Order: sequence, then structure tokens, then C-alpha cells
Amino acid sequence: MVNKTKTAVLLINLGSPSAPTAQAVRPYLRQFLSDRRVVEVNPILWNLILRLAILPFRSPVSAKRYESVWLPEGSPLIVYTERLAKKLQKAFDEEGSAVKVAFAMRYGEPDQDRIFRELHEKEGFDNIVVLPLYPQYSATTTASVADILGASLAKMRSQPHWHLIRDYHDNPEYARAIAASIKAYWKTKGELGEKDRLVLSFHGMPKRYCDLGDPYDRQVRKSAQMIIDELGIAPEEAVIAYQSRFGKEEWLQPYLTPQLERLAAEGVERVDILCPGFSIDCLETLEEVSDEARQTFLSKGGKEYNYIECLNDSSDAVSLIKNLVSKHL
Ligand SMILES: C=CC1=C(C)c2cc3[nH]c(cc4nc(cc5[nH]c(cc1n2)c(C)c5CCC(=O)O)C(CCC(=O)O)=C4C)c(C)c3C=C
Ligand SMILES: [Fe+2]
Ligand SMILES: [Fe+2]
Repeated sequence: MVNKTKTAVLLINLGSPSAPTAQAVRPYLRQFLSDRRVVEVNPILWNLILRLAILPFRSPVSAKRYESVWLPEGSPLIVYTERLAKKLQKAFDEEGSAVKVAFAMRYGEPDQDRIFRELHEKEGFDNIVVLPLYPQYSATTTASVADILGASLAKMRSQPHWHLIRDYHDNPEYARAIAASIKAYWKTKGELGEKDRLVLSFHGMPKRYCDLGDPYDRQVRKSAQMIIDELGIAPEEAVIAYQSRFGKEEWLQPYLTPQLERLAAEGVERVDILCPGFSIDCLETLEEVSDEARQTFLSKGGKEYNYIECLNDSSDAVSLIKNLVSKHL
């Protein structure tokens, strides 16, 4: 069939190493942590620290963490992102829309720059909607995707029409989908009692970046409020936390570990936790939040810890993303 509209949707996620080994993690971390959007310090000094102190030590430690969540098909982040892309493709096909769905990663493979340029230069798509799979905008994630998009366009004489969806933190369908996944969980496990709490855990970042104008923390609070409103629970039944701190600098607070320790100390018995800032389950949700943080809460006296999965390739996720991108097709 001839594709008349030549429109493509490109889903972008963060990316993973090619294997859960120190040899594979090292180049991935080098690419990721050399991104000036991610680590904003003196580049000459940072390059030294990265090569001499971070990469040799963090690569084997990260590899072990990746190994604990790795699937037979590969990294969960990539496997589930691909499944989401395939289901989105099917949804467009079924309604007869001539839209191609592709996916790429900001770091590692499939490489964002290559995929974007192939879509236009090899496959002839002249309208490309790019959706970074981060509900909340951050310069460390979304702007970094935009940087590569700009670099790809800089290599083109004839550029496609393109659109970057900056964020969807306050999209009502997003809040409804997250709330629906929590409610579905409560249907099977029972609602929260007086001594129980819902924890919404978001990826952290240096506080300095937000002080300098990154709207991420504001968007996180707005998303959390919309999810709480959608659930119809009292504000004190839910707590926000920031996970995945890296380095010595102050990051956005409250941090997840002390937050869980505090809840346990205050006599909270059950915690239901999910990560609304992640579209797709990955190392940071499956290992850090579902596994490591569980040990923290239970070892401090908590009785029950329930990790609720990301939207991943659920029908709600497909519908949400289809509606997000359809406005730009
Ligand atoms: C060094 C600073 C980091 C900032 C700032 C940061 C922001 C940030 N990251 C995500 C989403 C993801 N991060 C993931 C892994 C990961 N993140 C950092 C560091 C920073 N992230 C590192 C070093 C790593 C790699 C693993 C490790 O060694 O700890 C992932 C998962 C990747 C996977 O393969 O599963 C995601 C997703 C967001 C949303 C964000 C800012 C808002
Ligand atoms: Fe837009
Ligand atoms: Fe991260």
C-alpha cells in the first residue's frame, strides 16, 4: 500500500546498556554521564572524575543491578518500549491510519539520531512526531532529546516537518490512566487502611537545576496532585518521594529511602508505591523501587510493600499515547 501521508511517530526513551555486563555498561554510562544536560559541572574536571573514579567502579556495580532485572529478550526498558511501539502501530493500523510507529533511545541502541534520519532520508517520512516518553519535562531528559533532534536536523539539507511533544504532565488522560492502574490494584489487594500510604516516587535530579529554572519539580507536584484528585483520596494518604540520587550534591527532596524509613517509624504498615514519572519499567523502578526500597521499608518495621507497575504497554498507555500524538498528525 502506498503511504500517502508519510507520517511517523517516534517514541524516545532513555536507553540501556546492550548487556548486563561491566564491559557493556561502561560505554553506556560514558555516553550518558558525558551529556552536559545530565551532569552540569566543569567538563574538564568531570571528564577526569568520570574516567578515573566513576566508570571503573560504577560499571560493575550497575551491571550487577541490571543483571537482576534483565529479561531473556534484553533490558526491560527497551523490551517494553518496543512492545508499546508495536501495540501503538497495531492501533493505528486497525483504524486504517497510514502512520508508522518507530522507537529509539537517547543513549545506546537503537540510536535516536540514526533512527530519526533513517525515517526521513531512507523511508521518506516527511512529517515526524517525536514523543519523549517522559511525562514531566526536564532539561536532563527532554531537552537532551531535543538536542539530538537538533543535531540530526543540522545534518539534513531537506528537513522533515517535525513536532516535539514537550511533556504531558498535566494531561488529564495521563492522570486518569495512572489513577486507574492504582484503583485496579486496590480492587485486587483491598483499599488503603488508616495506617497505610500511597507513595508516588519520581526520578530525582540536582536541586540546583530546578533552582536555575528547570520546571521538573513543579511539573512533578502538578502531576501528583492530579493523580491524588483523580483517586479521590485525602492529601495525607499519599506522599511524594524522589529516587535514584547520584553523587554528593543535594537533589530534590524528600529522598525515597528516608521517606520510607520515616513512614515505618511513624507506624505505617502498608505502602503501595508506583513511579508515575516513568512510562516504562526499567532498572530504576524494578531494582531500586520494587526491590531495594522494599527491603528498606520492611527492615524498618513496615509490614507490607506493594510495587504497582508502570503503564508499560497496557491498553491505557496505548490509548494515552495515541491521543497525545494524534493532535499532531
Ligand atoms: C547523573 C545524574 C542523573 C540525572 C540528573 C538523571 C535524571 C533522570 N533520569 C531519568 C530516567 C532514567 N534514569 C535511568 C538510569 C540512570 N540514571 C542515572 C543518572 C541520572 N539520571 C544513571 C547513572 C543511570 C544508569 C543506571 C545506574 O548506573 O544507576 C533510567 C533507567 C535506564 C535503564 O536502562 O533501565 C531511567 C528511565 C529521569 C526521568 C531523569 C530526570 C527527570
Ligand atoms: Fe505540541
Ligand atoms: Fe536517571
